[in-house]
Amino acid sequence: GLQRAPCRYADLHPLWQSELSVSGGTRQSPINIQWRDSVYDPHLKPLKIHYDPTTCLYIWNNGYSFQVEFDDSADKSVIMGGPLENHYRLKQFHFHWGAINEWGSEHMVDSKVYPAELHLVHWNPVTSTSFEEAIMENNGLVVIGVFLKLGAHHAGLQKLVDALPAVKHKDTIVEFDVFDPSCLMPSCPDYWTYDGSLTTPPLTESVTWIIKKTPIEVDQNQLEEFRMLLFTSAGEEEKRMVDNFRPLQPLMNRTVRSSFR
Ligand SMILES: NS(=O)(=O)c1ccc(C(=O)N2CCCN(Cc3ccccc3)CC2)cc1
Ligand SMILES: [Zn+2]
Repeated sequence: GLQRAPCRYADLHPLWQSELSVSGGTRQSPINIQWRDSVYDPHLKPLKIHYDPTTCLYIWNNGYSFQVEFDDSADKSVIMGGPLENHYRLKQFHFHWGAINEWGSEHMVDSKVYPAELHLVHWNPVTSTSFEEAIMENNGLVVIGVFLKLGAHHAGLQKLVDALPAVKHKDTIVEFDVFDPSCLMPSCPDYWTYDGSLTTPPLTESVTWIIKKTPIEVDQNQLEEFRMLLFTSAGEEEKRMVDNFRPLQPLMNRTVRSSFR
């Protein structure tokens, strides 16, 4: 199949000049999920998701993705169940994508790459007092990964896409009042889960990953709108925001569990 895009962080984005991998990291992300090596765990519960659309605050371009931030001052938008011992609060969601449809996702399934990947980022309010603190905690974070594939127009995503021209440049922000990210979830409950890390600096090994098996479908125009964003601030030489994914990391001594046979 197609070779994966060369990792272009180094020449595209200062954040990645170092592409520092946590020295001696043993649980880095993303990984290639080999379906046959994953182990069905009958003790995994269904994931329970309760997002309150009014906790949605704003969208902004942070210079490596566009991100939708949520009010995480109370247990209003939470997930629980699945592999989790308690509830986690939604803090933000963002995407990773490629310059063309042949690559873009961070995780892979049996070496299959998707054109984009959604990350819904949650933190543990039981063991941490803030998101920033949870980033440094072992299993302080839970990130749900959802693959995007080219297909039908996604009506729920379109509300987000319509706001992107307002956050074209790095460090621009636009109010985004009511949005329910549940509309971006596939209806299929199946997922894989493994212990990993942030895929951007500080790359801390604090993430329980939950990767949904079934992708959601978005259309070509919607993907192309992602690719109109810029890594660069207004007034700088324009650099299109594309290929903002981290290269695959070694599985090392980890087992990926599946919630399905
Ligand atoms: N792709 S992901 O693994 O799902 C993911 C999840 C959460 C975050 C995230 O919100 N933060 C905290 C704040 C911002 N920092 C910026 C920064 C911090 C230190 C040195 C360089 C850059 C990034 C990490 C990033 C990526
Ligand atoms: Zn991410």
